Amino acid sequence: MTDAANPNPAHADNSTETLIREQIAKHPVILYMKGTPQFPQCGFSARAIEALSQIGRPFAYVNILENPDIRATLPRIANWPTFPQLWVGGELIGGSDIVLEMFQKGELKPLIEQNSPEAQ
Ligand SMILES: N[C@@H](CCC(=O)N[C@@H](CS)C(=O)NCC(=O)O)C(=O)O
Repeated sequence: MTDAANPNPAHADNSTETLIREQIAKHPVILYMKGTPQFPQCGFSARAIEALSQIGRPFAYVNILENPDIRATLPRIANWPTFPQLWVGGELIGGSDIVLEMFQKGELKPLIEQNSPEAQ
């Protein structure tokens, strides 16, 4: 049976995986989150944004609420089931709990500073 709205699901999924891998390769610090940094739509995403904002370096984000294919595909390729997901230097750091723990231990700031250039 073929879904007429999605005639080649395997290809569609592969395209999304390619898109995600491009985003992660292009942006040294990228947060997959619910909502936007200005308007997070989940407490977990809000807490991750709070930590990143205090560090003050530029970062990219993807609002997974507006990208359902990424929401469906990223957990599989990341082997991480939930959002937010912070990726730094092409590697998954973790979700809100890990981001906050690293921030409180003083480990997140140097990691972000090593990977994200100064704001222009
Ligand atoms: N302990 C997790 C909590 C995150 C979490 O539970 N996120 C949920 C609710 S926002 C989620 O992403 N569920 C899957 C989904 O909504 O696609 C963390 O540290 O990030």
